Amino acid sequence: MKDNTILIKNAFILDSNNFKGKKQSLLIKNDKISEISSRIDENDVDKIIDATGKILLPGFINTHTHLSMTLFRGLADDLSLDSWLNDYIWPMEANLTGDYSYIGALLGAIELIKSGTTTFSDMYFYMEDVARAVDDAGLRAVLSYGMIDFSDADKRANEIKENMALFDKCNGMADGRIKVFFGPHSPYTASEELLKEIRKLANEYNIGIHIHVSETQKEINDILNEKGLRPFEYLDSIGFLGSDVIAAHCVWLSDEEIKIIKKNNVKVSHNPCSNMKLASGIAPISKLIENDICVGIGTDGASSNNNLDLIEELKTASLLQKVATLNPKVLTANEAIAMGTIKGAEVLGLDDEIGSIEIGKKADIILVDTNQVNMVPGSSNLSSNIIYSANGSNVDTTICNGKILMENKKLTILNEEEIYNKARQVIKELKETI
Ligand SMILES: O=c1[nH]cnc2c1ncn2[C@@H]1O[C@H](CO)[C@@H](O)[C@H]1O
Ligand SMILES: [Zn+2]
Repeated sequence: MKDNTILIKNAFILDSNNFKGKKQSLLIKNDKISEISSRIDENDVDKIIDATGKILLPGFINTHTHLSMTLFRGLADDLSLDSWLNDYIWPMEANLTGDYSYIGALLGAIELIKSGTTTFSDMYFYMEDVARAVDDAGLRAVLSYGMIDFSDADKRANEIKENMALFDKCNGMADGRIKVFFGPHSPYTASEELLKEIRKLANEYNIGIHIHVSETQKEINDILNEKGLRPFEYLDSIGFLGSDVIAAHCVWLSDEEIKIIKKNNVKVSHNPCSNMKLASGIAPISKLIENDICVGIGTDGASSNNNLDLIEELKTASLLQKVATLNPKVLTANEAIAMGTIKGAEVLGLDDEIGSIEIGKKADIILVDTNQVNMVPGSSNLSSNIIYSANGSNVDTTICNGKILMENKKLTILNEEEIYNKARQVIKELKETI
């Protein structure tokens, strides 16, 4: 079969290897980046995109979200995590169905594509339906089933069965764009037995693990009361931690726990908007980076954020570290670009495939338009333009796995109107069930 080629002409290419942003052209052959140079032969290419005046970046990587929860946007605001989950979200989720989860994931997928995210790491329910949405939308994803057993042995067996079934069915699906992880929800909802069993299976089948850890002070106190240890001390003591663990949040960490994270090479997903909105606290991200711990960015679900705009999330992350440490030099725009791209890829164990603009890597690419008012006149520092001036709506082209998902702000695959209408209908039905 003939190769499918796309030439992106005259873009300012920005990634963690090249913050200066050289003006170059890039050739995509099928699903990969095949050439980067100042002149590429235009003959015989299937499509040419003129990227003059545009910044080309790797697609952003959202390391922690619950995509189907986009349905619950604006449903329960101004609450603590505890009340938000127990009084609003869990009762609503009790009536979720696969179709609802699918529609929510499609709605979230539209928002990801429009704001320049090409890969996301998800933990939720009805994950086969989420996988279907990922396949339809053309995105890349790491999917985990959120296992909660509350120490019930029957429930535990079922939850493990569910996540393993997801692995068997969906790992490698959508032309390899889907990878399946385990998703024990947290140390306060998953029992010690479940966590130990997951560690065993993760080793046996080489499956990564995605978990919420150390999000609120309440969690720290509850685990201290129950186990006599802080969450990371406890997880370390049962042999759960490893370089294959994505720990979402990591807000409340002692110095000892930072050493534990480092020792085990645990990957951290930082979710500043959710942590601020639920008043959970400020994660010590600049300290983690100083200690050479791998930190990616995440939005958490759209119900605790309330959007999925990673550019906005990266700006928030940067500003929050500056104000928390009273040091404007921490989490610079360059570090934020890395956090949103290559570090995110490392968090997901996908850094051989994505996260930078290099020949041989997957063609997960976005273009950001600089000819919009909030980008004019713009800095010579491209990272500054992206992190401090831009937001997701400046993204005008999104490509994943060599396939154009949005061009000149127009979606090419998903039908916006239809999905918006379905989402409105679904949330109406769900509200009627409680
Ligand atoms: O910030 C959070 N902390 C803890 N749980 C959360 C958060 N956001 C969403 N969920 C919940 O995690 C489960 C996913 O499997 C869902 O119940 C979702 O509502
Ligand atoms: Zn979460």
